[in-house]
Amino acid sequence: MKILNAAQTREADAYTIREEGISSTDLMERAAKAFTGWFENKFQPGAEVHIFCGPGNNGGDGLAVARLLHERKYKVQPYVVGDTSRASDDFKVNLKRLPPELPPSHVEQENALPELKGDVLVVDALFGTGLNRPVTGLYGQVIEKLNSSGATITAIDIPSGLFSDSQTPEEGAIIRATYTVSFELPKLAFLLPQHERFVGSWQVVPIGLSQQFIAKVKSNFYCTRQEAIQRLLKPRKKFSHKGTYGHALLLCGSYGKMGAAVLASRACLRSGTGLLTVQVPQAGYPILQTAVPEAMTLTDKNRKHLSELPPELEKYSVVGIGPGIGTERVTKTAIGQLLATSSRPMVLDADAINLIAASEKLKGQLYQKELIFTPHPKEFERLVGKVKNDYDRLQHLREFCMEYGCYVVLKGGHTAIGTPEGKVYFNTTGNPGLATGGTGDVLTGIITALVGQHYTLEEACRLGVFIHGLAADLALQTVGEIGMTASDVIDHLPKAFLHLSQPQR
Ligand SMILES: NC(=O)C1=CN([C@@H]2O[C@H](COP(=O)(O)OP(=O)(O)OC[C@H]3O[C@@H](n4cnc5c(N)ncnc54)[C@H](OP(=O)(O)O)[C@@H]3O)[C@@H](O)[C@H]2O)[C@@H](O)CC1
Ligand SMILES: Nc1ncnc2c1ncn2[C@@H]1O[C@H](COP(=O)(O)OP(=O)(O)O)[C@@H](O)[C@H]1O
Ligand SMILES: [K+]
Repeated sequence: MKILNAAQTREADAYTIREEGISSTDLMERAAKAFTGWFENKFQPGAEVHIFCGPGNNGGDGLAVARLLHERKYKVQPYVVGDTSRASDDFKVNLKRLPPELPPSHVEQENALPELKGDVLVVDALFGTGLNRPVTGLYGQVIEKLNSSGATITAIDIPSGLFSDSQTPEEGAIIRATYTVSFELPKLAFLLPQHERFVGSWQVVPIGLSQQFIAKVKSNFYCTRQEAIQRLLKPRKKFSHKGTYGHALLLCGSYGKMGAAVLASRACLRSGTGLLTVQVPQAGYPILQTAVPEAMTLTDKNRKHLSELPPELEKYSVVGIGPGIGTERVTKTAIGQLLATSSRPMVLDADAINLIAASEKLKGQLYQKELIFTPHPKEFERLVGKVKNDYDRLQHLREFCMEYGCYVVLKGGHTAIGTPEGKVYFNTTGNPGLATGGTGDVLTGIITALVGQHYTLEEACRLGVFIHGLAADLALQTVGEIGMTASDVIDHLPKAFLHLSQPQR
């Protein structure tokens, strides 16, 4: 699913109106109906709903929603905020359509606002994608008052005051919504952690914007949908054998962190690898052989840390390195040798990333290779330097991927996958149960297995991140978020692959 910026969203509205012969008022009615449908599923009729409308089409949506919710027996009070003498045409149409028994309150100064109790519902229709400067003055005061009321706020299209695709200036007031119901496509702002407290839980409802326009408009940002991932999944062939599905090599673990090697190995095996060899420091031999009998285990000459590469590196189809390896000098040397000698695709995680980040020499060895990095935000900052905010982080992500021609899986609540072309795919599965040690090691195992099975690097990243989150979502049903461990995620990988390979009802 493509993510459009504010200007493109306005163009999509205008194109739909022009090419599909629908009036802008009718498109607004569709939007209002879609919002109302969501609202009815969430809140019971009879509830007290205060709807705050600004001067543009977002306010127009609010007025149409007021009428529709009134018809559906909610106790509605619409408010028209500020000077609406230059209000948009569709705002005016919808103001006129309010029935006589639903007169709007005009709010021209802050003290005209009623004291709202915490148990009422608020609909925020002050500003949408037409916001063109930070919100201050009367609108800012109204936003602050609504935020401090304790009411449950549902934002139409986007929380008012939040810029949809760039950093909102400090001085601007922003609605802190519990729910945001947006039209047709998610906004970039929703996917960034810094906006969680404004956006709350978000949902997209379709309003029939032109798919033709959406298909041809250019964007660097995408949200991954399950249908797209299902198309990537390759069924196993009847006469295939273990050689068909790659021989993965994992270089993981150190004294005290052998669990990372076990987790990555088990996840790799649960993600369909044909064969798996794991090289661990000597101290890890009995652990690996006992915990993961399906894997072949090689031992390093060093007892506690990785210090060398296995022989015949080229016989492996992919190398995954990093989980639990530590940052010893001998390990850094081994990574240098790996980058210098292996022509195989590599998945680099955790301390492999930290070691590379700290060495200009190793960074110089990253060019013209098939590489996937899987950093969490701290590891990413070690690679690229301190970032100013979430938009700056995305810009660094794109630049790093384009510079080195590599893929970066920037992990988080909506993991962002950067590609060498400068595209970014946001993942949509997963839950906070994943915020626990070892789940990143699991992801490394999954992606390594997929690359070994000849998925392209881009496919392996997108499918791997999606299935990792899906396994956690399935685990949710039995273990919940708080009790979830990395092992639970591994245990639910088979179900997640099954779920993806079956047609959805
Ligand atoms: N037919 C369609 O297109 C559809 C559109 N839809 C809906 O329309 C929304 C977009 O509507 P929109 O483009 O009218 O912009 P909107 O966000 O309401 O605000 C613009 C107004 O605000 C003003 N203003 C801006 N910033 C300000 C500030 N900081 N402080 C104070 N004022 C400020 C600006 O005035 P000015 O810049 O002239 O001062 C102007 O009057 C979209 O999010 C969706 O909800 C859906 O119904 C689907 C069909
Ligand atoms: N709040 C969250 N919602 C969804 N996924 C999350 C959340 N927090 C963490 N994750 C996921 O959990 C994994 C954590 O990886 P990482 O930080 O490397 O853990 P570790 O190093 O302990 O294995 C990543 O895949 C990340 O996307
Ligand atoms: K809004």
